[in-house]
Amino acid sequence: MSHSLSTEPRHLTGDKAGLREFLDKFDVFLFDCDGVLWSGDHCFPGTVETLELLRKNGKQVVFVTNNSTKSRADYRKKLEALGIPSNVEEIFSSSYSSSIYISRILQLPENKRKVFVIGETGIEQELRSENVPFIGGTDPAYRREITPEDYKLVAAGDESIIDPEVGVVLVGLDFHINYLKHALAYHYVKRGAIFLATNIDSTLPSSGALFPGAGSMSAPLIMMLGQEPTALGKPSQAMMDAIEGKFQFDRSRACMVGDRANTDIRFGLEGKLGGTLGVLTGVSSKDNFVSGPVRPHAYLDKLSDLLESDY
Ligand SMILES: O=C(O)[C@H](O)[C@H](O)COP(=O)(O)O
Ligand SMILES: [Mg+2]
Repeated sequence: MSHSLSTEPRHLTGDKAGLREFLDKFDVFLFDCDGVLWSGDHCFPGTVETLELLRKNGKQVVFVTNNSTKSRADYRKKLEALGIPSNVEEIFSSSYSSSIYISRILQLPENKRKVFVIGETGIEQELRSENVPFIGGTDPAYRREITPEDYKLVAAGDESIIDPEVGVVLVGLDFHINYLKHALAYHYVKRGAIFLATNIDSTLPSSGALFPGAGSMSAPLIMMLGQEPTALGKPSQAMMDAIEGKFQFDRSRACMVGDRANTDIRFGLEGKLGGTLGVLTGVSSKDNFVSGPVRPHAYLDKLSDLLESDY
């Protein structure tokens, strides 16, 4: 689906008048996290000052991350540790979006309410906060080699390894992915479980390089099953609707800031926000933003270039 804009995205770095004009257009800024505010645990220089500048000028700041390895509470702690005060209500993560979808949107039969999780503690914490039962995730029992006995038990659908109450498979970024988890997820979906993904980002930006992303965890299952999961992170509008529900903002006065064209910028464009702003410190390149199928209204070399506005 192409979202090419007829006008070329504006490069605002170094353009003081253009930066001030751009900032004047918006009351709300939705910030992607990985690749925009930080790379892994390295917070980009000027990030704290930039967010302070926006808040000082009365702008609402909302954090919207596809990284499902942390819960909203974890992100609040990470932001605070980096000198960025926030409250949980300003944070939307794909783990939260997925948990809300499962607990409030899906109408699961009473005996099929359990989730088989491929992912980390962020998903587990958000499922717990919605009282959604789950197995897998960070459970050490799944961090092991598959055994000859496992093959037989799985093939037979033995309840010692195939939990009959599993009605959903939820796949997020998992730093301990393995053959056993993929085999179990495959069999749960084949037995009728709903196939969900927190997000399908192919790569994770960290330390200035790219690593396997959440999408690389669900890719083997897509290959085996021949079907795509329903993904609850950006660009899905499930998160945008939740954010609008919380802040009741005027979408034409809101801007999405992101490093990835096919998630962040697409999320903003499809959400009909007034603006989208790309940054070149994460996944997408200048060429992606300027000539790709999904283009932002404007882009910066780095987020802290907004400080040049002297706003
Ligand atoms: O693989 C992933 O899950 C994503 O690359 C990553 O976590 C994206 O996070 P965001 O840039 O949306 O904060
Ligand atoms: Mg990002």
